[in-house]
Amino acid sequence: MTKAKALVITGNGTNCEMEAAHACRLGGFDEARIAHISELMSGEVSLDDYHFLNLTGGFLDGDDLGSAKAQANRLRYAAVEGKGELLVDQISRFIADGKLILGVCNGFQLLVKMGMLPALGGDYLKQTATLTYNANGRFQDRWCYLKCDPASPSLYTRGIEGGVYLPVRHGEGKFLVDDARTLEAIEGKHLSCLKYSDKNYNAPTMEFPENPNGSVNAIAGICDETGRVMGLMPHPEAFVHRTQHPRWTREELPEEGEGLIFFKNAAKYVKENF
Ligand SMILES: NC(=O)CC[C@H](N)C(=O)O
Repeated sequence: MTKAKALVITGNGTNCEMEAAHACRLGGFDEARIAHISELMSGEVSLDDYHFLNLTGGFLDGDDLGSAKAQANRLRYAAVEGKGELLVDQISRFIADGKLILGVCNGFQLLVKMGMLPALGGDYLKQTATLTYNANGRFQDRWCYLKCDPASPSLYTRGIEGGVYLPVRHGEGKFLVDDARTLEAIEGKHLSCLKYSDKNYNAPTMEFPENPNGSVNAIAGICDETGRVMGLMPHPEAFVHRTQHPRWTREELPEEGEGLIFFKNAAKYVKENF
């Protein structure tokens, strides 16, 4: 059987690469390699050798120009040394080959600003949405209830009943789209797989603090039409064990944290399809 291989990109200000790699291994990946972005640009590491690309959280380029904006340009226009191709060509090939990309927080901001999400009609290089300053203008560090759309094509959220409880920590998490048609398409195709909600996962909410940033339609995470590319502001890699839960000393909780399902689903998909 193929070895399931995950790649986690670091450098220029990411800060969740260790947790992401750990979550990949716990979720069932045989290998989780942390690579500096310069290793991709120099051609030392190639996306072609991996199945699952993790774009993690952090403060890429110090959030200058807006979170992940500088890295989005870097990834779109940087060449791979000696290979006669752009890094973005490797990324496009990665998607065309049926592989998986998960962007968390700063990684979600990066995917959206590159145009890789929502990628309506399969156009992965056209930006139609953004993530900007939280509605109340403050950095938010709190736990959120996320209602899951069972009709979403996202492979990462398969099997989630109701929703998941995960932490957010961001200053620029407010999801916005360029026009009403984009939002209509996102909702119509069930790409908005996770929404901030009340604690019983009854309904999406625009109320603070349940919705920490004022995202349009309470959107916390979206996927592309294939369900293989997904981004979300909350951090699934930060809740893979019960001791990471804020009330673990006072509540009876299962051993496994609720965020691990994202990585288990990814590993399962890779093992079944490669
Ligand atoms: N945790 C993160 O990845 C934060 C992303 C970004 N720096 C923000 O504050 O919005």
